[in-house]
Amino acid sequence: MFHNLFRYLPTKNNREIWGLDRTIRRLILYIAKRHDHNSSAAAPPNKDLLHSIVEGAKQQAGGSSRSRTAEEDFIVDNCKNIYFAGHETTSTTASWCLMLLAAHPEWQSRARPEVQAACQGGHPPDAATLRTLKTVAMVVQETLRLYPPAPFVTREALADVTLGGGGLTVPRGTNIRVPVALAHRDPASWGPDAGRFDPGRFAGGVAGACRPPHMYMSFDVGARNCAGQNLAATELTSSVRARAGVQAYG
Ligand code: HEM
Repeated sequence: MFHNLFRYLPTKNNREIWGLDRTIRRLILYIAKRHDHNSSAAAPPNKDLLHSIVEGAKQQAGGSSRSRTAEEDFIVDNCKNIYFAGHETTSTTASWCLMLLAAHPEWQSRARPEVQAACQGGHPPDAATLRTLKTVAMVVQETLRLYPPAPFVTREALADVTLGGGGLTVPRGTNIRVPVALAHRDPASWGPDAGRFDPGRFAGGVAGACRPPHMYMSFDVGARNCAGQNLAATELTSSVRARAGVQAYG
Protein backbone atom coordinates (compact mmCIF):
# COMPACT_ATOMS: atom_id res chain seq x y z
CA MET A 1 0.00 0.00 0.00
CA PHE A 2 2.73 2.45 1.03
CA HIS A 3 4.96 1.58 -1.92
CA ASN A 4 2.23 2.44 -4.43
CA LEU A 5 1.59 5.81 -2.84
CA PHE A 6 5.27 6.72 -2.52
CA ARG A 7 5.80 6.19 -6.26
CA TYR A 8 3.84 9.37 -6.99
CA LEU A 9 5.64 11.66 -4.56
CA PRO A 10 8.33 14.20 -5.57
CA THR A 11 11.87 12.93 -5.07
CA LYS A 12 12.75 15.00 -1.99
CA ASN A 13 9.62 13.89 -0.15
CA ASN A 14 10.22 10.41 -1.43
CA ARG A 15 13.61 10.26 0.27
CA GLU A 16 12.22 11.57 3.55
CA ILE A 17 9.34 9.14 3.48
CA TRP A 18 11.54 6.14 2.67
CA GLY A 19 13.56 7.17 5.72
CA LEU A 20 10.39 7.22 7.76
CA ASP A 21 9.44 3.84 6.35
CA ARG A 22 12.76 2.37 7.52
CA THR A 23 12.26 3.87 10.98
CA ILE A 24 8.79 2.38 11.17
CA ARG A 25 10.22 -1.00 10.14
CA ARG A 26 12.84 -0.86 12.90
CA LEU A 27 10.23 0.18 15.46
CA ILE A 28 7.87 -2.64 14.54
CA LEU A 29 10.66 -5.25 14.65
CA TYR A 30 11.90 -3.92 17.99
CA ILE A 31 8.44 -4.29 19.54
CA ALA A 32 7.84 -7.70 17.93
CA LYS A 33 11.20 -9.05 19.15
CA ARG A 34 10.71 -7.69 22.66
CA HIS A 35 7.30 -9.35 22.69
CA ASP A 36 8.86 -12.66 21.59
CA HIS A 37 11.85 -12.56 23.96
CA ASN A 38 9.84 -11.59 26.99
CA SER A 39 7.85 -14.80 26.89
CA SER A 40 9.17 -17.95 28.52
CA ALA A 41 7.84 -21.23 29.87
CA ALA A 42 7.27 -19.52 33.23
CA ALA A 43 5.62 -16.47 31.64
CA PRO A 44 3.77 -17.61 28.52
CA PRO A 45 2.99 -14.86 25.99
CA ASN A 46 -0.26 -13.02 25.75
CA LYS A 47 -2.11 -14.72 22.92
CA ASP A 48 -2.86 -11.40 21.27
CA LEU A 49 -2.74 -10.26 17.65
CA LEU A 50 1.00 -9.51 17.73
CA HIS A 51 1.67 -13.01 19.09
CA SER A 52 -0.30 -14.52 16.17
CA ILE A 53 1.66 -12.41 13.67
CA VAL A 54 5.05 -13.40 15.17
CA GLU A 55 4.10 -17.09 15.23
CA GLY A 56 2.70 -16.84 11.68
CA ALA A 57 5.98 -15.29 10.52
CA LYS A 58 8.00 -18.22 11.93
CA GLN A 59 5.76 -20.72 10.14
CA GLN A 60 5.85 -18.79 6.85
CA ALA A 61 9.64 -18.50 6.86
CA GLY A 62 9.97 -22.22 7.63
CA GLY A 63 13.76 -22.21 8.11
CA SER A 64 14.61 -21.34 4.48
CA SER A 65 17.92 -19.62 3.65
CA ARG A 66 16.07 -16.31 3.25
CA SER A 67 14.14 -17.01 6.44
CA ARG A 68 15.27 -14.04 8.51
CA THR A 69 14.30 -11.40 5.94
CA ALA A 70 11.13 -13.29 5.04
CA GLU A 71 10.18 -13.51 8.71
CA GLU A 72 10.83 -9.81 9.25
CA ASP A 73 8.95 -8.82 6.08
CA PHE A 74 5.95 -10.87 7.20
CA ILE A 75 5.91 -9.17 10.62
CA VAL A 76 6.36 -5.64 9.23
CA ASP A 77 3.80 -6.03 6.41
CA ASN A 78 1.15 -7.50 8.68
CA CYS A 79 1.69 -4.98 11.46
CA LYS A 80 1.46 -2.08 9.00
CA ASN A 81 -1.62 -3.53 7.39
CA ILE A 82 -3.51 -4.46 10.52
CA TYR A 83 -2.43 -1.89 13.10
CA PHE A 84 -2.31 1.12 10.77
CA ALA A 85 -5.58 0.14 9.08
CA GLY A 86 -7.23 -0.69 12.36
CA HIS A 87 -6.14 1.84 14.97
CA GLU A 88 -6.68 5.41 13.81
CA THR A 89 -9.84 4.53 11.88
CA THR A 90 -11.56 3.06 14.92
CA SER A 91 -10.33 5.61 17.47
CA THR A 92 -11.31 8.61 15.30
CA THR A 93 -14.77 7.13 14.80
CA ALA A 94 -15.20 6.59 18.56
CA SER A 95 -14.31 10.27 19.14
CA TRP A 96 -16.82 11.45 16.50
CA CYS A 97 -19.46 9.18 18.06
CA LEU A 98 -18.99 10.77 21.47
CA MET A 99 -18.99 14.27 20.01
CA LEU A 100 -22.23 13.57 18.14
CA LEU A 101 -23.87 12.04 21.22
CA ALA A 102 -22.86 15.12 23.22
CA ALA A 103 -24.35 17.39 20.54
CA HIS A 104 -27.56 15.33 20.32
CA PRO A 105 -28.74 14.60 23.88
CA GLU A 106 -32.01 13.16 22.52
CA TRP A 107 -29.97 10.24 21.11
CA GLN A 108 -27.99 9.93 24.34
CA SER A 109 -31.27 9.51 26.20
CA ARG A 110 -32.32 6.76 23.81
CA ALA A 111 -28.99 4.94 24.03
CA ARG A 112 -28.72 5.12 27.83
CA PRO A 113 -31.57 2.76 28.90
CA GLU A 114 -30.53 0.27 26.26
CA VAL A 115 -26.96 0.24 27.61
CA GLN A 116 -28.11 0.03 31.22
CA ALA A 117 -30.40 -2.91 30.42
CA ALA A 118 -27.57 -4.72 28.61
CA CYS A 119 -25.01 -4.09 31.37
CA GLN A 120 -27.09 -4.70 34.50
CA GLY A 121 -24.98 -4.92 37.64
CA GLY A 122 -22.06 -3.21 35.89
CA HIS A 123 -21.21 -6.33 33.87
CA PRO A 124 -19.21 -5.65 30.72
CA PRO A 125 -21.05 -6.69 27.56
CA ASP A 126 -20.34 -9.99 25.83
CA ALA A 127 -21.03 -10.97 22.23
CA ALA A 128 -24.70 -11.67 23.01
CA THR A 129 -25.41 -8.41 24.89
CA LEU A 130 -23.56 -6.31 22.30
CA ARG A 131 -26.05 -7.53 19.71
CA THR A 132 -28.91 -6.05 21.76
CA LEU A 133 -27.44 -2.51 21.55
CA LYS A 134 -29.48 -1.55 18.49
CA THR A 135 -29.50 2.22 19.13
CA VAL A 136 -25.76 2.33 19.82
CA ALA A 137 -25.17 0.37 16.61
CA MET A 138 -27.28 2.87 14.65
CA VAL A 139 -25.34 5.78 16.20
CA VAL A 140 -22.08 4.12 15.10
CA GLN A 141 -23.41 3.59 11.55
CA GLU A 142 -24.59 7.18 11.30
CA THR A 143 -21.24 8.44 12.60
CA LEU A 144 -19.40 6.40 9.97
CA ARG A 145 -21.74 7.81 7.32
CA LEU A 146 -21.15 11.46 8.23
CA TYR A 147 -17.46 11.19 9.18
CA PRO A 148 -15.98 8.15 7.38
CA PRO A 149 -12.33 7.79 8.49
CA ALA A 150 -11.50 6.49 4.99
CA PRO A 151 -13.07 9.38 3.03
CA PHE A 152 -12.07 7.95 -0.35
CA VAL A 153 -10.75 4.72 -1.82
CA THR A 154 -8.54 4.44 -4.89
CA ARG A 155 -8.40 1.79 -7.59
CA GLU A 156 -6.17 1.44 -10.64
CA ALA A 157 -7.73 0.07 -13.84
CA LEU A 158 -5.61 -2.93 -14.84
CA ALA A 159 -7.26 -3.05 -18.29
CA ASP A 160 -9.48 -0.75 -20.35
CA VAL A 161 -12.91 -0.95 -18.76
CA THR A 162 -16.34 0.45 -19.65
CA LEU A 163 -18.44 1.42 -16.67
CA GLY A 164 -22.22 1.20 -16.35
CA GLY A 165 -24.88 1.91 -18.94
CA GLY A 166 -23.44 5.38 -19.63
CA GLY A 167 -20.58 3.86 -21.58
CA LEU A 168 -17.83 5.67 -19.69
CA THR A 169 -14.52 4.14 -20.77
CA VAL A 170 -11.66 4.15 -18.29
CA PRO A 171 -8.29 3.52 -19.94
CA ARG A 172 -5.85 1.01 -18.49
CA GLY A 173 -3.53 2.55 -15.87
CA THR A 174 -6.02 5.23 -14.76
CA ASN A 175 -6.36 5.77 -11.03
CA ILE A 176 -9.98 6.14 -9.96
CA ARG A 177 -10.81 7.77 -6.66
CA VAL A 178 -14.20 6.92 -5.14
CA PRO A 179 -15.35 9.86 -2.98
CA VAL A 180 -16.89 7.97 -0.05
CA ALA A 181 -17.55 11.05 2.12
CA LEU A 182 -19.38 12.83 -0.73
CA ALA A 183 -21.44 9.75 -1.62
CA HIS A 184 -22.50 9.47 2.03
CA ARG A 185 -24.08 12.93 1.91
CA ASP A 186 -25.68 12.73 -1.53
CA PRO A 187 -29.39 13.66 -1.22
CA ALA A 188 -30.14 11.58 -4.34
CA SER A 189 -29.31 8.45 -2.32
CA TRP A 190 -30.06 9.46 1.26
CA GLY A 191 -32.93 11.92 0.90
CA PRO A 192 -33.12 15.68 1.47
CA ASP A 193 -31.91 15.37 5.09
CA ALA A 194 -28.64 13.69 4.01
CA GLY A 195 -26.54 16.23 5.96
CA ARG A 196 -28.43 15.75 9.23
CA PHE A 197 -27.37 13.44 12.10
CA ASP A 198 -30.23 10.94 12.30
CA PRO A 199 -29.24 7.42 13.40
CA GLY A 200 -32.91 6.42 12.97
CA ARG A 201 -32.38 6.26 9.21
CA PHE A 202 -30.63 2.91 9.86
CA ALA A 203 -33.61 1.40 11.74
CA GLY A 204 -34.37 -0.76 8.69
CA GLY A 205 -30.71 -1.55 8.02
CA VAL A 206 -28.53 -0.07 5.28
CA ALA A 207 -31.01 -1.10 2.57
CA GLY A 208 -33.66 1.03 4.27
CA ALA A 209 -31.33 4.00 4.73
CA CYS A 210 -30.08 4.62 1.17
CA ARG A 211 -30.58 3.64 -2.45
CA PRO A 212 -28.71 1.80 -3.84
CA PRO A 213 -27.42 0.22 -0.59
CA HIS A 214 -23.80 0.13 -1.79
CA MET A 215 -23.78 3.95 -1.52
CA TYR A 216 -22.92 3.19 2.13
CA MET A 217 -19.27 2.23 1.90
CA SER A 218 -17.53 3.10 5.15
CA PHE A 219 -15.81 -0.28 4.98
CA ASP A 220 -15.79 -0.29 1.17
CA VAL A 221 -17.69 -2.84 -0.90
CA GLY A 222 -16.49 -5.73 -3.05
CA ALA A 223 -13.64 -8.18 -2.86
CA ARG A 224 -11.14 -5.89 -1.09
CA ASN A 225 -13.46 -4.47 1.56
CA CYS A 226 -12.34 -4.02 5.14
CA ALA A 227 -10.96 -7.22 6.65
CA GLY A 228 -11.47 -5.85 10.17
CA GLN A 229 -14.99 -4.48 9.91
CA ASN A 230 -16.58 -6.89 12.40
CA LEU A 231 -13.80 -6.25 14.91
CA ALA A 232 -14.17 -2.48 14.34
CA ALA A 233 -17.96 -2.64 14.85
CA THR A 234 -17.49 -4.63 18.07
CA GLU A 235 -14.80 -2.25 19.37
CA LEU A 236 -16.91 0.80 18.53
CA THR A 237 -20.14 -0.51 20.04
CA SER A 238 -18.38 -1.49 23.25
CA SER A 239 -16.29 1.69 23.57
CA VAL A 240 -19.25 4.00 22.95
CA ARG A 241 -21.25 1.90 25.40
CA ALA A 242 -18.51 2.21 28.02
CA ARG A 243 -17.90 5.94 27.73
CA ALA A 244 -21.24 7.42 26.73
CA GLY A 245 -23.53 4.88 28.27
CA VAL A 246 -22.19 3.95 31.67
CA GLN A 247 -19.36 6.18 32.84
CA ALA A 248 -20.92 9.48 31.78
CA TYR A 249 -24.17 8.63 33.55
CA GLY A 250 -22.69 6.92 36.58
C1 HEM B 1 -13.99 2.28 11.80
C2 HEM B 1 -13.01 1.45 11.50
C3 HEM B 1 -12.55 1.08 10.10
C4 HEM B 1 -12.87 1.63 8.89
C5 HEM B 1 -13.83 2.77 8.60
C6 HEM B 1 -12.15 0.88 7.88
C7 HEM B 1 -12.24 1.13 6.51
C8 HEM B 1 -11.59 0.39 5.55
C9 HEM B 1 -11.70 0.62 4.11
C10 HEM B 1 -12.55 1.69 3.46
C11 HEM B 1 -10.92 -0.31 3.50
C12 HEM B 1 -10.72 -0.48 2.00
C13 HEM B 1 -9.54 0.38 1.56
C14 HEM B 1 -9.35 0.29 0.07
O1 HEM B 1 -10.02 -0.50 -0.59
O2 HEM B 1 -8.52 1.03 -0.45
C15 HEM B 1 -10.29 -1.11 4.54
C16 HEM B 1 -9.42 -2.16 4.28
C17 HEM B 1 -8.80 -2.89 5.28
N1 HEM B 1 -9.02 -2.80 6.64
FE1 HEM B 1 -10.27 -1.49 7.55
N2 HEM B 1 -11.39 -0.07 8.49
C18 HEM B 1 -11.61 0.01 9.85
C19 HEM B 1 -11.05 -0.81 10.83
C20 HEM B 1 -10.20 -1.85 10.60
C21 HEM B 1 -9.68 -2.74 11.62
C22 HEM B 1 -10.02 -2.68 13.11
C23 HEM B 1 -8.82 -3.61 10.99
C24 HEM B 1 -8.00 -4.76 11.55
C25 HEM B 1 -7.71 -4.95 12.80
C26 HEM B 1 -8.84 -3.27 9.58
C27 HEM B 1 -8.10 -3.94 8.62
C28 HEM B 1 -8.20 -3.71 7.26
C29 HEM B 1 -7.43 -4.44 6.27
C30 HEM B 1 -6.40 -5.56 6.55
C31 HEM B 1 -7.80 -3.93 5.02
C32 HEM B 1 -7.28 -4.36 3.64
C33 HEM B 1 -8.21 -5.45 3.10
C34 HEM B 1 -7.79 -5.90 1.71
O3 HEM B 1 -7.12 -5.16 0.99
O4 HEM B 1 -8.16 -7.03 1.34
N3 HEM B 1 -9.68 -2.21 9.38
N4 HEM B 1 -10.72 -0.68 5.77
